[in-house]
Amino acid sequence: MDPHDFRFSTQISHLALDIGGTLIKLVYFSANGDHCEESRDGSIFVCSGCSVLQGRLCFAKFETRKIDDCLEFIRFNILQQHSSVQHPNGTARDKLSIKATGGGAFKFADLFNEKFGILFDKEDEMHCLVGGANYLLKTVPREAFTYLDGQKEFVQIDHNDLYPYLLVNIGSGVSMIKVDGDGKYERISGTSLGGGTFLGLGKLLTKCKSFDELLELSHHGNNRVIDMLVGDIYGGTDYSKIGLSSTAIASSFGKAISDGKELEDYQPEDVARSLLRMISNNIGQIAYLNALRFGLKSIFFGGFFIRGHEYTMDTISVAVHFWSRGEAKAMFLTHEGFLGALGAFASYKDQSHNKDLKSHHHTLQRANCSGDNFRHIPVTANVNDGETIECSIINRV
Ligand SMILES: Nc1ncnc2c1ncn2[C@@H]1O[C@H](COP(=O)(O)OP(=O)(O)O)[C@@H](O)[C@H]1O
Ligand SMILES: CC(C)(COP(=O)(O)O)[C@@H](O)C(=O)NCCC(=O)O
Repeated sequence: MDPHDFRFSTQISHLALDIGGTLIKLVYFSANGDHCEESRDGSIFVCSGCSVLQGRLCFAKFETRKIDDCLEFIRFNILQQHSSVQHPNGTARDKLSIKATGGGAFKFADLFNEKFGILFDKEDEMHCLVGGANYLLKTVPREAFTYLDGQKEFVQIDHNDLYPYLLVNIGSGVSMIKVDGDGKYERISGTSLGGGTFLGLGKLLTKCKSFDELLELSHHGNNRVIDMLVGDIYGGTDYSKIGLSSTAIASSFGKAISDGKELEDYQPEDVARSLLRMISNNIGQIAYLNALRFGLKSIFFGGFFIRGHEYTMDTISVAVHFWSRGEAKAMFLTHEGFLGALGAFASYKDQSHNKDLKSHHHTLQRANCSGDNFRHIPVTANVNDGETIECSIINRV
């Protein structure tokens, strides 16, 4: 097969990549093979001569440092599949264009061109994050939720009262974006203390090898062993005059100053817990301060740092609740890590004007496959890393 002549069938017709500092996220459209002239539920306006391609958005992720696994996944599961399946009506196949965003869209553009003869159609990262968040909030039911005191509650999004909101994307670093509408946004802040900091420091301090291992460790730890609490300073009592309870953290990792202990004397679980709390708390606080700056009541948190982890979400929620005195709400997204990739995907619509993306509803399938599992298995497109989203693509002719 000529690597410079990749083509695709109707099975997987669109692919978007978000190549970040730590992870590569993929979103691709897998058609069911059903074409219809009008939508099932009438929710899509279909013009004459249009056809609706039914299918699902599928998700996968890989570590950026293992980009070869991602390339193999694309070769086995997307490109090879495309080239081996005949278009049902025998017409010429279209050439695959890949939407790409994130820093890696620049850094790895040559690699993709050399390997596959594919030129990235590059999209701006902030634009994609906003596009992805707006797409999810406006079209996917049960996407946003709050998490406080162990209670997850889905949020009903009022389309007329969505904007403005603050989008906090916690990837390797953190971006904070004020969103005023479709394509209307401003990056108002950021911090370099993000998911990369948690993972990097965590690896150094606990010797654990992966994010999942670090997260699992943190689950079993007790941050009070290392964090200096208000009570440690105030002889066990609250500092009620300024609203600090004795159990509030006065200084993250502060006990290590005077404990006379070496790193080895601490349990890695406790270190991981303190670290997770420190990063989450700090982001929650900075997010709230930025929401305050612009009078924003809704704060949506995305990015793969969150990973649906209860303690992370709880800590962020408590920070937002504490600092806003209950005025602002932290909300999370089911497809948290795929905002950029989804936004890049949605930009097919922005540019071509002959394809439109609408989601009917999302399925509840969750297949737990990481890039590592895919490596030598030519899987079909119904294996996903996140929840699939059932959707249609309208082809206007
Ligand atoms: N499987 C994983 N491997 C590495 N980091 C992970 C993983 N899952 C979650 N993370 C966390 O998510 C962060 C990356 O989030 P992401 O939104 O993908 O950002 P980026 O676009 O910078 O790669 C990591 O820094 C880490 O804290
Ligand atoms: C540079 C980035 C936009 C890259 O995005 P990422 O790969 O971290 O998702 C992000 O890391 C960031 O916003 N860092 C914070 C930089 C700052 O505002 O201090």
